[in-house]
Formats: sequence, C-alpha cells, structure tokens
Amino acid sequence: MSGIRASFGIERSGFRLDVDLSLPGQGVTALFGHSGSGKTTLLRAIAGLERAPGGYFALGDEVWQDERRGLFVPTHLRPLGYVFQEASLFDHLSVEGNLEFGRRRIPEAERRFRPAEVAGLLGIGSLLGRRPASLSGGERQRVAIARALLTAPRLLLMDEPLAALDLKRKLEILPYLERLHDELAIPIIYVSHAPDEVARLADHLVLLDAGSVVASGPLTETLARADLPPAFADDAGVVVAAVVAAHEADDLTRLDFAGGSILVARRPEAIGHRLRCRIHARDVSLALDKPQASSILNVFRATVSAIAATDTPGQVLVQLYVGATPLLARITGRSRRVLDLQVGRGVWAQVKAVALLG
Ligand SMILES: Nc1ncnc2c1ncn2[C@@H]1O[C@H](COP(=O)(O)OP(=O)(O)OP(=O)(O)O)[C@@H](O)[C@H]1O
Repeated sequence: MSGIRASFGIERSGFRLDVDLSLPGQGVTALFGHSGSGKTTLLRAIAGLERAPGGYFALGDEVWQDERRGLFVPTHLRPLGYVFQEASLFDHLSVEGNLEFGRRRIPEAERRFRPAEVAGLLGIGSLLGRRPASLSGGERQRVAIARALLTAPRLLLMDEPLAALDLKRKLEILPYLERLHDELAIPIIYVSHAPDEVARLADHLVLLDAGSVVASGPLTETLARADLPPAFADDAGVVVAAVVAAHEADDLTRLDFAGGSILVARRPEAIGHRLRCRIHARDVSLALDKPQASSILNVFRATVSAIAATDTPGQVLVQLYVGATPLLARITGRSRRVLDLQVGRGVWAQVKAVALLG
C-alpha cells in the first residue's frame, strides 16, 4: 500500500477544519494540537462520520470518499478500527465474547488474525473469561484494541486512547501500543495532546492549530523545526533515536546516536537495544568554548543551523546539529547577542537532562 490522502473542509459555527494531507501508509501518525484544534473532527472525517462537500480520502489506491465523483463509502463499510478514550465494551459479554463480536463482524475470508494471536499481542489471554466491568481501565482499553484488530482493519484510528488512564495504567499500556506499531502492518492515526506519548510512539507528526495543519512530516525532523508557531515552541524539544552502547562505571549507560553518544543514569536494557530520548530545548545551553569544569556530562560540538523568535519575550530558539542529529536550545536573546550566534557558527551544546522514552 502506498500513502494516505485526506482532504477535508468542514464548517462549524466558529470553527473550520481545512486540511489537505499526504500521510505515510505505515507506522503511527500522531495528530497533535491544543484542545479544540480539530483533531477529533479530522479523525471523524476519516472514519466517514463527518461529511462535507469536496471531501476526499484514500488509503493507498482504495478511495473511500471522493465527493466530486459522488463517492462516499459509509463508515460501517470502511475497513477501519476506531478506539476511543473510553473503551465501549459490551458489559453483558465476557472479554472473549467481546472479541468474538469483533471477529464475527467480518466475513470469514477477510479475517486476518486469530483471537488467541491478538489476545497474546495485547496480553489479555488470562482475562478472556472476565466481564468488562471487573477490568481495570488499562485492561479494558487493551480489550477494545484487540476487538478492533479482529475486524481486520486496514487503518486503525485512536482518539486519545490513554487519556482516561492514570499514569500507572498509561505506562502499563504503552508497551502494547509499541508492539502494535512494531508487529502489525496497519497504519495507525493517533490523536493525542500528550507530547511524551507522541514522542514515544509516533513516526510521523501532524500539528494542528485552529483547524489548519501547521506542520506535517517525519517525527524527528518536525520536532526539530525551529520555525513552528510560538504555541508549539513552549514545549519545544527533539526526539533522538539511540541505541544502548555500553554500561559504564559510576552507574552510567552510554547511548549512541547519529553523530555522538550520550551518558544517562544506568539503564536495564541490553547492549544493542533501541531507545528514543527526548531532549527539551530548555535543557540545552550553549557556550563558545568547551566547558572545562562542569557537572554536566553531556557536552557536544555543534553547528548552529537556524535561530527563531519564541512567544516568550527575550527568548530565542536555536536549532543546532550534532553530526546528523538536530537539537534545539532555548536561550535568552541576550545570550544570543553576547555569544554572537549566527547560522553556521560552531558552539558547544551542554545537555542538562535527557528523558528516556523506553
Ligand atoms: N458536533 C459539533 N458541533 C459544533 N461544533 C463542534 C462539534 N464538535 C466539535 N465542535 C467544535 O469544533 C472544534 C474542534 O473540535 P475537536 O473536538 O475536533 O477538537 P480537538 O482538537 O479534538 O479537541 P480536544 O483535544 O479537546 O478533544 C471545537 O471548536 C469544537 O467546539
């Protein structure tokens, strides 16, 4: 399958969704934006639950909607799975009954997974005899995802599937979502307003603001942009793909990335394990000379590639490259002047904190 095309103009009182997107046909695409930016409306339009003149949607060469040709496949005939914030399970059926319901919705010839396989993937094999009312929020959500998968979807839509869960349940379910990502060849469109969730799971990122797309591109590249609207600069930071390279003395682990390595507090993962790290722009500071006596372990030679204003008076966002890896640093306008930072200039970047995303 090649990519996904989605083009919608949907008018509401005081709000207009206006998007024309080309998305990859595999991996996780995150729709990210503030409350009211139109994420759910876009997901509903993709599902065929919102209809407006001129709408177009295609998954590879399967066109589900092309209003100009009078084509509109109704939601129940679209091979998609939709997982909501709150799992809507049938309480009168056991977990197994709920899964069976999903499987029976489609003809035998179209079934792609066996219930045992899906139950294994989502770690719910021991829950099959239970009633949904006796499950935790995280378990219910895993059952809802399993049921959606048994309908053999060609596309999985997830609307803040973790938002109703507390942190402990969120952390419990994230590895299962990662497994979906790694083991299934089903594209997932994932709505979230939690930056860490997006940083951990997504491959492609769409930023929505007031119904419009302000950026759409590969996750690492898009997060590293210094020119995003100020509303997104507040929480600016990059995601770096790294691999566990060595466990060192002093309870440290060394992670290698394209262009360097970074030391973090000792990790349990084996050498060779891949991890994503998030480095916030506010945790990166810059110097012209290599800092000699510093408590900060991670200092990199870097080259300034862009400088942009933020909406915080007196602060700028600096994009730099450490080898092939971009970083962002949020510094004051005064520091920029004192250091005479210009595009192309070599600097030393000190990274004060690294968040490991598992
Ligand atoms: N049924 C509706 N009728 C009229 N306006 C609506 C309807 N549903 C949503 N809206 C409006 O459309 C806009 C976008 O809403 P939407 O739910 O898509 O945003 P969102 O980004 O998903 O927000 P959140 O993160 O809070 O879920 C909002 O201004 C909302 O008030």
